[in-house]
Amino acid sequence: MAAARAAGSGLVLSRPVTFVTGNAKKLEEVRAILGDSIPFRSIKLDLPELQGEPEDISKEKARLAAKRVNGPVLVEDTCLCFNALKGLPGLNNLLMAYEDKSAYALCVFSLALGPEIEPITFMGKTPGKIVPPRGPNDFGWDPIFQPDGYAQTYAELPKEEKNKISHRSRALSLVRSHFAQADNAPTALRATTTNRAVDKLSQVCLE
Ligand SMILES: O=c1nc[nH]c2c1ncn2[C@H]1C[C@H](O)[C@@H](COP(=O)(O)OP(=O)(O)OP(=O)(O)O)O1
Ligand SMILES: [Mg+2]
Repeated sequence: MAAARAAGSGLVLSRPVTFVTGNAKKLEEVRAILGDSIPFRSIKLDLPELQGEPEDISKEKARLAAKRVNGPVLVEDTCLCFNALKGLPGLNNLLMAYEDKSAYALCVFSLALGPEIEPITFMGKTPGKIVPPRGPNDFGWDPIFQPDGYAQTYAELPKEEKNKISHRSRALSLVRSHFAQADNAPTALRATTTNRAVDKLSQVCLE
C-alpha cells in the first residue's frame, strides 16, 4: 500500500491508521474534526468491553485492535463522569439525589502503531453539568450535558460549535500534534523512541 502522509506534518505511515469503532455518530465527529489532517479508514470490530481505569481500558482495546488489524490503529472511548460520584460514569437518575450536578465529558484515544508496539494515550476533558434533556436526541447523552460557559446542551449546539470545545476534539488535537511532532524515522523505530520518552505517561488536555 502507498505510504500516507498526514497533511502539514512530517509523519509518513506505511499504512493509514485504522479507526476502530462501532459508533457511527462518533465516526462522523472524528471525520469532521480531523478533516484530511490524518489519513484514516474506519472499521467496526467486535472487541470485548473491558473493565478498569479509562486509560488501561483504552490501551488494552488498542492492543487487541492492532492484533486484529495487524497494523496501526486508533481507538476511542468516551464517558460522562459525575463529580458527585467521584468521577464515576453513572446513571442520570442516580444523580437526582445529589445537589452537585457537575460533570465532565472524558474522551480517551489510544494509538497503537502495530501489534507489538505499546499504545500511546491521549485524553480530552470538557467540564459541564447535567441538566434535564434539551435538544435533538440522536447522540447518547448530548441532550443532558451542558458544557461550562454555554447556555446550550451539546445537543442544542450546532455541530461545529460542539466540535470546537468537545472532549473528542480536545483529545484529537493532542493526537494531531503527536503526529505533527513525529519525525521521519521509519514508523516502528520512531514509535519505539517516542514510547520510551513518553513511557507510561499519557497526555491530558483539560482546556
Ligand atoms: O460525544 C458524545 N456525546 C454523547 N454521547 C456520547 C458521546 N460519545 C459517546 N457517547 C455515548 C455513546 C455510548 O452510548 C456511550 C459510551 O461510548 P463508547 O463506549 O465510547 O462508544 P461505543 O461503544 O458506542 O463505540 P466504540 O465501538 O467506539 O467503543 O457514550
Ligand atoms: Mg465501546
